[in-house]
Amino acid sequence: MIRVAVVGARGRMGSHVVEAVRSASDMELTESLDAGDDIKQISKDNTDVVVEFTVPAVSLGNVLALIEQGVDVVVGTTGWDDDKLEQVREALSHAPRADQAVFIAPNFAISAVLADYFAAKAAKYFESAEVIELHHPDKVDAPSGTALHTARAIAQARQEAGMPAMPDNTQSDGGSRGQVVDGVHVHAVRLRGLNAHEEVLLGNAGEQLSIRADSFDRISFMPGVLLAVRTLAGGGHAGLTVGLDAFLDL
Ligand SMILES: NC(=O)c1ccc[n+]([C@@H]2O[C@H](COP(=O)([O-])OP(=O)(O)OC[C@H]3O[C@@H](n4cnc5c(N)ncnc54)[C@H](O)[C@@H]3O)[C@@H](O)[C@H]2O)c1
Ligand SMILES: O=C(O)C1=N[C@H](C(=O)O)CCC1
Repeated sequence: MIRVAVVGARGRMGSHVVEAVRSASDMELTESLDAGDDIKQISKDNTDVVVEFTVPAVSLGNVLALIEQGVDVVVGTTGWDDDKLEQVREALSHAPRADQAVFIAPNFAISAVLADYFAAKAAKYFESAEVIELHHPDKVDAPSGTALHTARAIAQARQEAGMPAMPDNTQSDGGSRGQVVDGVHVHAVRLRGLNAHEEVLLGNAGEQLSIRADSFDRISFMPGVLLAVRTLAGGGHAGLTVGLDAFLDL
């Protein structure tokens, strides 16, 4: 039985994870913590894997504290940059267990993971590429972690292919061209009625490829979360792993 704790348990995602763990025949829910709770209630004596869905401002601190507690961590909270990831790697290098694992994914839905993969594969064949992410208006961060991850993957593919900068003759931009992430324009839509959606537009003269992923319900993220919990519990993934594609045979 995999002993699972949830941090951010009262949140939109955390509450779904609590239900998913309770419904999993191979898992036992140990701790359900939220803001104000002492994260050190979680330890290797009562928990094997922690699932963390909180807010970008606190996730690094939670992960570092959990590493000290000797447990593996599956992280869904977004807002990660290279410096924060390096702090996690450094903490893992002197963690209580040599086989301790942290897994971070900007998106646990298979539709989004595949859209990301397809966009990276397509990128070198198109002169232009832009990313549009569309989410519920309760989301605190923009652009989404998924869109940042997709834009970076597109940029890396273009760089590896030796491609020039994308054509753009914009002379005056009041902000409508979105955020530029490694040379890729990213646009964020917030709209009541939406959940989580992403569209990648890739263009050449006379043609366009559109790659779209839609998460209509947060249930779409749960198979990926449970896959990550089971994968870490099975061992063999010591250190930091980023992206659910690492656990899929893409
Ligand atoms: N990776 C994915 O597939 C995926 C999917 C959906 C959301 N997300 C990300 O997950 C995060 C949470 O999203 P949400 O919609 O559940 O947000 P939410 O605001 O509904 O939930 C966040 C929860 O964290 C709690 N919290 C805040 N500070 C805390 C702390 N110090 N310790 C413990 N709990 C604390 C809040 O009280 C709240 O219950 C966001 O970063 C979002 O982008 C990722
Ligand atoms: O609802 C959210 O918030 C989501 N956050 C993630 C992101 O920022 O990419 C994943 C999609 C949903």
